[in-house]
Amino acid sequence: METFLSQYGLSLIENENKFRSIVTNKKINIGKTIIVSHPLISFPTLTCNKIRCDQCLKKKDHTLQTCSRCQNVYYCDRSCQKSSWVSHHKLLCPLYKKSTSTNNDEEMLKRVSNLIEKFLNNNNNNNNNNNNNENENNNYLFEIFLRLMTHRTEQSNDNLKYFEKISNDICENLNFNKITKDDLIDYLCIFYCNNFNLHDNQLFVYGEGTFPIGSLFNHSCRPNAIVMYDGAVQIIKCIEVINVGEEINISYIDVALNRMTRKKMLQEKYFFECQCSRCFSQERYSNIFSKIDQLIEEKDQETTRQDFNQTLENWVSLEQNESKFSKVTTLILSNLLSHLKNNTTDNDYLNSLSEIISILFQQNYSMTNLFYTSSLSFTTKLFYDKIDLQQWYQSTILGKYILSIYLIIYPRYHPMIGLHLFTLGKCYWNDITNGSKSIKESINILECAQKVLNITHNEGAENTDIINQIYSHTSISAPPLGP
Ligand SMILES: C[S@@+](CC[C@H](N)C(=O)[O-])C[C@H]1O[C@@H](n2cnc3c(N)ncnc32)[C@H](O)[C@@H]1O
Repeated sequence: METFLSQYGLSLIENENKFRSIVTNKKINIGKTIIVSHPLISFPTLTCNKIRCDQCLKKKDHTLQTCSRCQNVYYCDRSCQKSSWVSHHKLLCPLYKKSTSTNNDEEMLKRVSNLIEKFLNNNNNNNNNNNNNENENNNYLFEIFLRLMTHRTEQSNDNLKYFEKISNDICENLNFNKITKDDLIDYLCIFYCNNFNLHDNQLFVYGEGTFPIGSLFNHSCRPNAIVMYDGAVQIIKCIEVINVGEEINISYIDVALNRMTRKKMLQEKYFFECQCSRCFSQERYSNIFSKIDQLIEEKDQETTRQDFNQTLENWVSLEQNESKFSKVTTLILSNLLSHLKNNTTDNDYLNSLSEIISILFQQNYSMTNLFYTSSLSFTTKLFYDKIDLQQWYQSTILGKYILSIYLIIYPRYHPMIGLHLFTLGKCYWNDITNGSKSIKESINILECAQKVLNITHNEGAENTDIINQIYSHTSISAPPLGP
């Protein structure tokens, strides 16, 4: 494993609070791929299993072919079918003939346990027969998997009962020599706090996977890295400069959530109290990230939510420029948007962000509901309603407000920002009522989208496709941008 990680300039070090951490041995610049890794097992979700290959998880233009024996698993070509057969399908095919599994945990366990049984058997044989290079190449994945955190003693009784039931069912259907029912429960505990949902370039989930390498990365609510996918391949990318010796962090949950919700989710699913730079400070709200949390913390009830919804709808329909929405949007975008396009340093960006946060506090915006998660959800729904109704001008107003909130909550090179910019740029382009003004805005926004997506989406065929769309005329009839 050390050899694999060192190829990427990474080390795994012990960490008192987190068990282990991944740190970098070399400076990593924004947009660079940190590591590319394959899953032990991954498969498409039920809704995608006929449009994504069960083995490589890629979407194909042609119809997928089903396994001629069980008729229940779909592949893009012979080579994927063969790999799946060798890996696990040979053993599981008779089971799929009876019925396919609708339970992801059960499905993952069947596949992973079969592979581990083979790995343990091979290890035994290798010890007797000395070498087997092909197996050794993948052995590190199994070795890492078997050392991942289970948090078994912290799992709820309900979880443990559920894991026991699945393990019993599997033991009835599959025979193991090397692994026990107790091991199966451990594997389910590992899945619970280590597995990943695979998502497409629009962040829609299409599969689940066990990625032992990806599972070594710890969480931060202000991450310096993001996780992207190309089919079944996981790509971890740098979104903030990471210096030698610094830890690389991804986020396990949506960082737009408020502090209380993040805390609850991380505790319930991953069994830890987050002590990242955003959650943990000696004095609460003493640093810029914890101040952001103060802005988004929901302090009041249903009545203010209704009040927010009503004033937002009025603002959009009446175009009140003096409204607090307009003021906040203008303040944030006029100071932060240029940082997306220009190659300013992370420090320059954070300084500007810090100044904006101070102004928002001075002007008492911390006492309003403008930044609440519930307000953002409502605004996003209204934004997409306006798009559906082709009310482009109103969609641009709402889209700009959402962008300003995103720039406060997310790191500047986060996929949510790139994707939102792309949608907003298209709204401007479609807003012909505002003539050349909106075309100019559209080009400015699309250039920002291009910059962000080039950082977040520049690897993997499906991902680069979205960047190419910005250049093409296909979806927005826009002129090509940039060189
Ligand atoms: C996917 S694993 C990450 C790798 C893990 N540290 C290891 O050594 O195997 C997730 C677990 O790591 C720990 N962890 C991850 N991020 C953490 C953080 N920010 N603070 C404390 N513990 C963390 C928690 O125990 C969590 O359940």
